[in-house]
Amino acid sequence: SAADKLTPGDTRVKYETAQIRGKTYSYMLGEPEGQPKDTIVLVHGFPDIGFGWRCQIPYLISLGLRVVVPDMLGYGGTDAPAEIEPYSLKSLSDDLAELARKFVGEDGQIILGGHDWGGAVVWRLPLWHPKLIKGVFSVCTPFPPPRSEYHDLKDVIALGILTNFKYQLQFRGPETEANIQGEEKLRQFFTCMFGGRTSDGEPAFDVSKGILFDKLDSLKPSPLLSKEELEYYVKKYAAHPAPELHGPLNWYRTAKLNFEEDRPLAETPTVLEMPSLLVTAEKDTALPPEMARNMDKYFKDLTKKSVNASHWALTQAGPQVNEYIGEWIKSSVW
Ligand SMILES: O=C(NCCCc1ccccc1)N[C@H]1CC[C@H](OCc2c(F)cccc2F)CC1
Repeated sequence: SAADKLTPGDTRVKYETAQIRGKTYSYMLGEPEGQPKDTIVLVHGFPDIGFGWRCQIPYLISLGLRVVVPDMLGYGGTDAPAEIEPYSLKSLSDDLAELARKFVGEDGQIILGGHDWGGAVVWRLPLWHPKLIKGVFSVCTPFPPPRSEYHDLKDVIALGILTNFKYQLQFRGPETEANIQGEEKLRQFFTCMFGGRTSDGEPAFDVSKGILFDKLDSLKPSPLLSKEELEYYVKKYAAHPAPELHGPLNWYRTAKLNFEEDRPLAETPTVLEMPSLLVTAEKDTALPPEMARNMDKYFKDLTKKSVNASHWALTQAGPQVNEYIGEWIKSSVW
């Protein structure tokens, strides 16, 4: 049932690794009874791991899908190169295309889903590998149209635009990975990012400020993570050498690279032909639903839904998210 979710180390999925374009990727593999109807690849965001899709995996297997859920570059059991280039949206798309083809072959297709930064990846991958994608969906993240001019985020925010992205100026800088090292700080970091508050109800993360590091050691547990789930996240991140967040935060250092790689895409009108689904989260402070208001012109077949949840909609509104994905697969993809 949709309310069913994977537990840490759950034996309903296999834990595999693959060599992908010179990097070791670790992924969960869920196989349905009998011949899979399709293969679906799920792409997590920041700060997450494949386990972030725990509420969706059992449900998608029950639809007869083979489910492939990688720890993305920099995360969990996957390599975390120190340089920035491997984290560009095009490089990540090429990694995922190679991983997908291990299951569906050179001429096969996958259904592709992403959340958060994974949503930014899934909106670019079909532009680089259109034949591979049978259907694509994103939870929270709208389609970022390729731009023909580069504007640094700092300048955009100084104009009072995209102030909901201001935390990214902190994340792309040195202080976050410098301040969050070791298991105890990682524990406080996840509690903070997953909505934990101090005893007087104050959050320690605000999209228009960033992480308030001095509040981290006075947070109460986040209602969104059980103790076991929190410890699983901590152990997965602690497996990387300090600074454990360097790889994950490199995703925030790729804006110029992504702009350069997007250039050829910006020269021609971009239209995604395959069935597409966007599920927005009404209380997502980083990615509010209105960011998707101009999206339709880039799609031939776009379905838009919304859930009453925070950024962590995959777990907070698991059954509703699953219903929208299932409905969309049955009506638009199949
Ligand atoms: O930073 C992210 N997640 C961490 C914060 C999670 C959180 C939010 C709220 C409360 C607690 C925790 N996500 C990124 C994902 C990629 C996005 O950039 C690409 C992009 C554009 F630049 C413009 C338009 C759409 C578009 F997708 C920028 C946000």
